[in-house]
Amino acid sequence: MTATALDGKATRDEIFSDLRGRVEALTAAGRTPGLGTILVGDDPGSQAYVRGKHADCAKLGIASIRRDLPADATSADIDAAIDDLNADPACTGYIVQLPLPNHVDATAALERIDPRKDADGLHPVNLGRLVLGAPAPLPCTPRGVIHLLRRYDIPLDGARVVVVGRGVTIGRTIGLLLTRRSENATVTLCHTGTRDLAAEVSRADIVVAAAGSPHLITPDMVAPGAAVVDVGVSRTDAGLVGDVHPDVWEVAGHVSPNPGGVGPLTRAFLLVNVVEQAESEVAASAGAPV
Ligand SMILES: Nc1nc2c(c(=O)[nH]1)N[C@@H](CN(C=O)c1ccc(C(=O)N[C@@H](CCC(=O)O)C(=O)O)cc1)CN2
Repeated sequence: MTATALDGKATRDEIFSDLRGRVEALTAAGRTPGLGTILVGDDPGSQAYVRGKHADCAKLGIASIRRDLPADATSADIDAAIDDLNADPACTGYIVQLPLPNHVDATAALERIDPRKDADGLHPVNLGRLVLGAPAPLPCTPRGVIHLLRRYDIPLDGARVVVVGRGVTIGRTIGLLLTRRSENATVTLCHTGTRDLAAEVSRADIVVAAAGSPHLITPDMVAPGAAVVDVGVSRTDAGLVGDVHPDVWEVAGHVSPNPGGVGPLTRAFLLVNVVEQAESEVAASAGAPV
């Protein structure tokens, strides 16, 4: 058996063709959406991700605002860039590219973002709103994973989902989304303290691997026919390596390739969040309920 690929690029293209018309409508209404990024340092991965986000903006007619700071930028420098984007009317929403250098308090940086401009959905106010079930921008990678599973008709209602990894951009947040009534999945969050990872993963209908540990998920762990979403990325001498061993394709029913699976959707949903924010501002200024 060879698994069906969960094709993130084709799914991204569908999302972009929908966004194109929405951006045109916003521009016609005098409200061109704008994405801002704050990048600190010269990590090649982060630089490539930020470049990709601005290339996407150019394709869709979304305005781009970049603030690139050196690796030795102080917290005060980063605060100034955040304050600048909070005040910039051309910037609908923005992100602080993670990870930040070790000398910077990433939580303090995320807390300083105006929650109305939090395109990543990672501000504590927005995470709190998500817990409460109130409208909020949703974190991009979890949103992309759920969209991808739905596009391939993988049932979520009642599904046993095992998430591996507890990072803020996916592991900690995807459970909040998957356990909403609209998704109704049962989620187990595994991490380096999990006693028997193989036993947990083998019970899953859906595995979301987001540990950043090359080939952590091996075929013996995966139930035949399960859907396996490979989110983790490690840069090795052999190039980019995901969390899922290639032999998993022989056991699973669906697998997201890596690259070409979730990554393109992380980028796409960032722009969806920005466009949704611009649309809700237009609706609010027209007096409609948002
Ligand atoms: N503020 C944030 N920082 C980070 C996030 C995030 O969502 N918000 N996520 C990751 C990095 N990331 C976006 O920022 C990201 C990762 C991967 C991709 C992507 O398209 N990957 C491609 C392969 C790209 C390559 O060849 O290098 C793929 O999977 O096909 C986009 C965005 C951490 N930081």
